[in-house]
Amino acid sequence: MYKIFFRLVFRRMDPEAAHHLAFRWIRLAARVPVLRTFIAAALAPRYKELRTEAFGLRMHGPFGLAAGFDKNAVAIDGMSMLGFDHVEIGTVTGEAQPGNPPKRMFRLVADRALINRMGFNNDGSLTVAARLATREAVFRTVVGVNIGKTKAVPEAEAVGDYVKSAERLAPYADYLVVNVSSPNTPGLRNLQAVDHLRPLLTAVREAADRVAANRRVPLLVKIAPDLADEDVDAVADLAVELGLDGIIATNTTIAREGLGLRSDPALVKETGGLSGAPLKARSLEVLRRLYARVGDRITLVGVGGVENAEDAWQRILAGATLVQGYSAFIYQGPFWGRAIHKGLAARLRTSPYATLADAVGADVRKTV
Ligand SMILES: Cc1cc2nc3c(=O)[nH]c(=O)nc-3n(C[C@H](O)[C@H](O)[C@H](O)COP(=O)(O)O)c2cc1C
Repeated sequence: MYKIFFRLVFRRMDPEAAHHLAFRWIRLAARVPVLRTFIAAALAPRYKELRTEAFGLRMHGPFGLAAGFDKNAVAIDGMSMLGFDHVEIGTVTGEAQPGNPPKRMFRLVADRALINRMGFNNDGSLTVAARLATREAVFRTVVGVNIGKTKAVPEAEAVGDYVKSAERLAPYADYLVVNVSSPNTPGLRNLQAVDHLRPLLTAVREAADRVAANRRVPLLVKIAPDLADEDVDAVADLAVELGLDGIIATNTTIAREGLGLRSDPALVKETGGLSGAPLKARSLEVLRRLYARVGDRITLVGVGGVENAEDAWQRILAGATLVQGYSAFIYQGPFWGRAIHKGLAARLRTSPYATLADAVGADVRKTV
């Protein structure tokens, strides 16, 4: 049904306008108690066997919403109502900023993909922190806070900008993510080089410890699929060295591989990060590589091209404790979360593994 609706309504609209409309509906529905209870019961069923623990946090299941959808933390309950077991808000930057001028989001429908160059449009760390501080949560959802650099801040002062966000947001974050992998802020991805990443992660860790006094906020880093394999290894080694809690693999790609011939070449040429189905193979490959390197010492989060329960299961076997998605939600709509959970529970039941945790990394352990 959603597919027909998508074809008749959303597909004819500008992608960002369609996003805002859908987002408004989700927020409205989440505000009406009877409606949200009904929707959550239908779309967010709980499966005992999918209960998950990651970096000390308990969740109903492993599947969550990737960063970028709810940049300003305005729809956490709405997304939880649709079956996402954790919601990563952001990217939030030190200062509020408008992002790149529209048009900045493009659909490659034939490839089940998106290209975006949003450029971290967000309300800024002060406003988002105030919003989180006064939020009255309806559903018990794990909330990750993803932080990035304000565009106007020079690269040399990046650490200070991240620290500002961490100080303001860590008290309200179940986990904190340092995003150094979006392709739409000039120079940002240079921060993935270990020489830059070490002082950045150390400073953010210290900031989080300063402000969240009685609690150690789990700290993760989100990396790009375009890193060379050796650089993936270097980040993995650094994460172990610094005692990081997790790595999220991956963000969008600047490559244009994996696309069929049916998408409009003019759209394919748009500048920005490509997400969705064409990203699947490389994201999975990076995840496997990370797991082979860090094993169970660091929690891995698999994201990029996850479209169905089988994809999510493959991420788990490749080493992911948590799985996230974004682009397929646009194409598959509100029943997507439910389908993933149902399929994952079925997959686990017919697998040789007693628990989901036993399945994490099983494919990689077999080959090393
Ligand atoms: C429109 C759009 C905006 C995004 N914004 C962010 C962001 O602000 N921060 C971030 O870390 N990732 C962002 N992402 C990347 C996603 O979180 C995810 O890593 C990527 O899209 C791959 O997953 P997918 O193939 O399931 O979409 C964005 C993705 C899209 C499509």
